[in-house]
Amino acid sequence: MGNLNKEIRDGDHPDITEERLKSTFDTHKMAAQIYNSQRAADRRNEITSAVLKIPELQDIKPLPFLSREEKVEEAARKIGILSEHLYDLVNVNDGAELYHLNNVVIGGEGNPLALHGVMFIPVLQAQATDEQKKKWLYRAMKREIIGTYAQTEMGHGSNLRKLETTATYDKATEEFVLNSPTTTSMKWWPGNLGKSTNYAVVVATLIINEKDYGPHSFMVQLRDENTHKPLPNIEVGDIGPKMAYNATDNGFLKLNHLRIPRTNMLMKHVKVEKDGTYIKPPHAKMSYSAMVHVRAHMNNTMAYFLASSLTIAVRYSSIRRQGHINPKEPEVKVLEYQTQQHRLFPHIARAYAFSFAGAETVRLYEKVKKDMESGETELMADLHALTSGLKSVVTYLTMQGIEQARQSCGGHGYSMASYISEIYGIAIGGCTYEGENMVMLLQLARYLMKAAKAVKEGKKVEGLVGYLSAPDNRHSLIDRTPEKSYDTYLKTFEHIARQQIFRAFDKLEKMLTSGLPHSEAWNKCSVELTRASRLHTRLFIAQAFARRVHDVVDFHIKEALDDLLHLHLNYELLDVASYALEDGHLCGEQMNFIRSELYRSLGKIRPNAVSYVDAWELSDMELRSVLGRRDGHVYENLYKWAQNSSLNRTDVLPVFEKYLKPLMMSARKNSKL
Ligand SMILES: CCC/C=C/C(=O)SCCNC(=O)CCNC(=O)[C@H](O)C(C)(C)COP(=O)([O-])OP(=O)([O-])OC[C@H]1O[C@@H](n2cnc3c(N)ncnc32)[C@H](O)[C@@H]1OP(=O)([O-])[O-]
Ligand SMILES: Cc1cc2nc3c(=O)[nH]c(=O)nc-3n(C[C@H](O)[C@H](O)[C@H](O)COP(=O)(O)OP(=O)(O)OC[C@H]3O[C@@H](n4cnc5c(N)ncnc54)[C@H](O)[C@@H]3O)c2cc1C
Repeated sequence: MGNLNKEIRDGDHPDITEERLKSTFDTHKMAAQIYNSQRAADRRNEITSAVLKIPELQDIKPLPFLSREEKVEEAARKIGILSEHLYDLVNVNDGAELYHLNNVVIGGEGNPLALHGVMFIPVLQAQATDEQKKKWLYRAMKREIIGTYAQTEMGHGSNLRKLETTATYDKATEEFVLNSPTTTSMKWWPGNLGKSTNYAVVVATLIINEKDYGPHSFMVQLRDENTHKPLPNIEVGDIGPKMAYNATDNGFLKLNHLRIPRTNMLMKHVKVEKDGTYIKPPHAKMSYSAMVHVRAHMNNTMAYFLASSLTIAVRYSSIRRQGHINPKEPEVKVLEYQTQQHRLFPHIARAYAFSFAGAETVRLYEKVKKDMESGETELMADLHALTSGLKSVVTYLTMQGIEQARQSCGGHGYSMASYISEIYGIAIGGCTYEGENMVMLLQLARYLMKAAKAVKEGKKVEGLVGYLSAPDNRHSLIDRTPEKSYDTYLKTFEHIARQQIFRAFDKLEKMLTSGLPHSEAWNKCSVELTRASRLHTRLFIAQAFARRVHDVVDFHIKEALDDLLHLHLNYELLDVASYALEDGHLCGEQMNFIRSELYRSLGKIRPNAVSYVDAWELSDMELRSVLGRRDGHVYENLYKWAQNSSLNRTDVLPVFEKYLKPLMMSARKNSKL
């Protein structure tokens, strides 16, 4: 039998090989759990190997040494080369393969086609009529045109009903007049809008006969297809550098009474007839489908960002030696410190949990998408609630995990050689885009409050909120959990979420009964409401993790996942335990039990730590991190990496003659006086 950890190679750093030899499970079989099938895990590795054979697809130099212009150019260069090889490298109809190819070749900092694939094509698929698809979708898929999704404005992103860009129907000419009447009405933020795209789906407030029908989607050609010059009545450009994601040209757009044909409104579900008659969609929020599409996939992207930073941190922690546990023995790997394990391992468990919750979410999304094609909208509210909660909780916890990974690498974590700060910058955009986190938690809270009301009225609720009408134990039985049975843990999470949901509900009801208008009462309860949403979502994540472990057949994989799940449940429960202590559901003794289980878990995870991150099978090319190198040879490569610094091109910089020398000379002169 070969090595269980598939990353072992001759010549690797002995400290990292020692870790890999301890693996109790086959890392490639674990990859099949993470990527949802053995075939998908195989394909990832095949794609990476194929890419490595194409010299033009390699980074010209480490990305942190490129200027913004160079980053934009480098991403575009690779997109060009990729298009020559695309059909050989991936199945272009497989989103996961395309995503992986992008991560390996280009990375997370963006590219000219980022929004084209993530939102422009999905919005056309969901909202364009067959005729419109013929006109734009097929051209977009062949990349004859490049598009984006332009919704957010300088003044409004969260509150879509107040978008200032208007699309006023002119019955006489059968056209819409698109207009940005104010500075704040300019589209501001859409990815690739600035310089790359020549088309956009623009979301604007529809006005017919002076009546406001709310946000609707319109296809707008922005630039000439040959010269790429902006068309008349259109001002468009880049919004400038950002915290990260700087290979992407997030842009602005001002439309000056631009006329487009009536048939440029996306009309699969909603219609404006020639005479201006408005025909409602089967569900008022069908036009929000592009956002739901991205939210549904964000768990997996966040899991990927988190796993990338943890791969870097855990590998590095296995070769970094500093300090002693036993003074008579050599310096230890920093991974031996309990604090280091506590800092990293719970986030490894979260990355797995997000991936499993992500798989369930994508399944529900695919079902709803199919239903919507035939006008069936029953599950849209469930999907909206689930994705709103998950996108908020998962992005926030990912942000925490990446920052812990960075700090766990000490000083070198702060260097761009770790690449963790870039991953952090890219990932935390997710706390804001596709719905600011608080705003989305409050969307889920609406759904939870409706469910709580139904339960209070004696009705039975089912599905994601079914636990609200299920029987509850006054006291947790957590310390009486048989080994590998997590029901009592999940029941405790249910109790905590249920209590908080009803606490928020009762507070809201009390304020409403006292005569406060709903919106004011809602605002005064909103911190409690967001807490309820978070707890409900964290329960779902824990349940999804437990469901996956339950379904795994392979004994060794199940055992390894079981250890992670055990850690997850104890860590997460400690994080939210104050809610259960408040009403005596948990007692001090049980808290001690949870803590001791957590520490026991850290010890159990320790021998497999490197294998858990290796199982994500992230190649050196996609990690772009000196600290996270598969072979563990960090130090000599850190030195090589620094040679890329343009400051090292000469021994003496011009600033010496210009500023430093005069400064020192004058200081010396003064001290002689
Ligand atoms: C790579 C990165 C790329 C990034 C791209 C971007 O960022 S692109 C830009 C991303 N930008 C953003 O993400 C902007 C974030 N903002 C928004 O999405 C919306 O403004 C909103 C959802 C916050 C409110 O919308 P609103 O004022 O129209 O609605 P309301 O609050 O009055 O609720 C009325 C009812 O509608 C329901 N409902 C709502 N949505 C959905 C849905 N999708 N499905 C089903 N249902 C939905 C809701 O639950 C409620 O039901 P209830 O309780 O009455 O039964
Ligand atoms: C990297 C990145 C990429 C993006 N890409 C795109 C894109 O491709 N296309 C596009 O159209 N847009 C894009 N956006 C814009 C993004 O979708 C919006 O910025 C986002 O939806 C948040 O809206 P906002 O900026 O108006 O925030 P605001 O709503 O102004 O939020 C500011 C604060 O107000 C609070 N707040 C607002 N409303 C409420 C409320 N009702 N209750 C309680 N608190 C509230 C928020 O919680 C937040 O704390 C992108 C943004 C980023 C950062």
